[in-house]
Amino acid sequence: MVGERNILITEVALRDGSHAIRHQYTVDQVVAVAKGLDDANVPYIEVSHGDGLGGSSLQYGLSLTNEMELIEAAVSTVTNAKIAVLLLPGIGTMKELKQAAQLGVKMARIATHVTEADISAQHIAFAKELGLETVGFLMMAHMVPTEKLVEQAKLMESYGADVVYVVDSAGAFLPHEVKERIQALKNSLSIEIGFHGHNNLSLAMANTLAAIEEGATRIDGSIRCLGAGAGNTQTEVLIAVLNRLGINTGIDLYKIMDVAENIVAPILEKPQEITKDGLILGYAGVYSSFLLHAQAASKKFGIDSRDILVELGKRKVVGGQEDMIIDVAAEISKQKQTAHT
Ligand SMILES: CC[C@H](O)CC(=O)C(=O)O
Ligand SMILES: [Mn+2]
Repeated sequence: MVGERNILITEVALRDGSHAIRHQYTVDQVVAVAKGLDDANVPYIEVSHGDGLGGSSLQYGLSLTNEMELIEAAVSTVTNAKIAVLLLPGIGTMKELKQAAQLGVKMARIATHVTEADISAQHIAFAKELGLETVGFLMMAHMVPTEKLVEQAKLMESYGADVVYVVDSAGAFLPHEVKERIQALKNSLSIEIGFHGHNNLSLAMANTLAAIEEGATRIDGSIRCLGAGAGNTQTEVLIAVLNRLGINTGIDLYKIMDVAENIVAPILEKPQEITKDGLILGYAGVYSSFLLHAQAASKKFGIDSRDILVELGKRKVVGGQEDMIIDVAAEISKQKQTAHT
């Protein structure tokens, strides 16, 4: 590594990217990606089911491989990188967090809906007790005004979080909105601030740069964009852009480009792109991980997935309400049938 890192990147293709491949990672794939990222000097690599520890279920999608096997494989592959896990209280449990720590995980990211930071208190405290670097991850941050976000971030700080992230789960933020939020958090908190973007409105890079400009020092990226919805801020592109800006991530650009091209691209079922559904997620402010479920429901009920996603946006559904997707699809289908009789 050359010099001090200005920004610490957490690579999420082996966690958020799991949504995009319906949680079908194999041990060999995880080993190959983790090795490539470690060689490129990526500091943090997140490995878990897309919905975090314990996410493998009928509701969220069954994993092909037990996530503990994937975590163990990643930990034993890397030499310098730290392996991180995501945990949503209520989906994952302290037991799984402890198991992950025993396997050698070094960072825990405790994720809650942006208005529910209070449910993270015990999990943040427990992660700290386990000796883990601990991140509070405020999802669907676009749904609340800045003051509310600051209030919730302060709660996470008071529970002991080392970092708090603004998470644009729906890829709905515009750059000036990100700026306002990061600026307010910088003024109110003493811990580091992070940003996790989604590309549904093609703004993940712009939003990430806006966050960095306002002082965010922890940034998520996903190689080849691999993530829920239209995916995340593309790591290898971000490294190139930050190099041009003279911001040091410590990551080797050519090596990470090669991982993207030679290791991650062949894993993709199809290239990560902004489809009409991805675009609607950002436009309507719906959780990015709802995309594949909405597409499945659209096929099952023979209706347009955009109708489902727009209705979910109107109802302000949040993570954990995946069962609403089927309910909404069934309702729309019934309304359509009634209209035709
Ligand atoms: C369901 C967990 C979710 O995918 C976490 C995340 O990355 C986000 O909210 O963007
Ligand atoms: Mn995400």
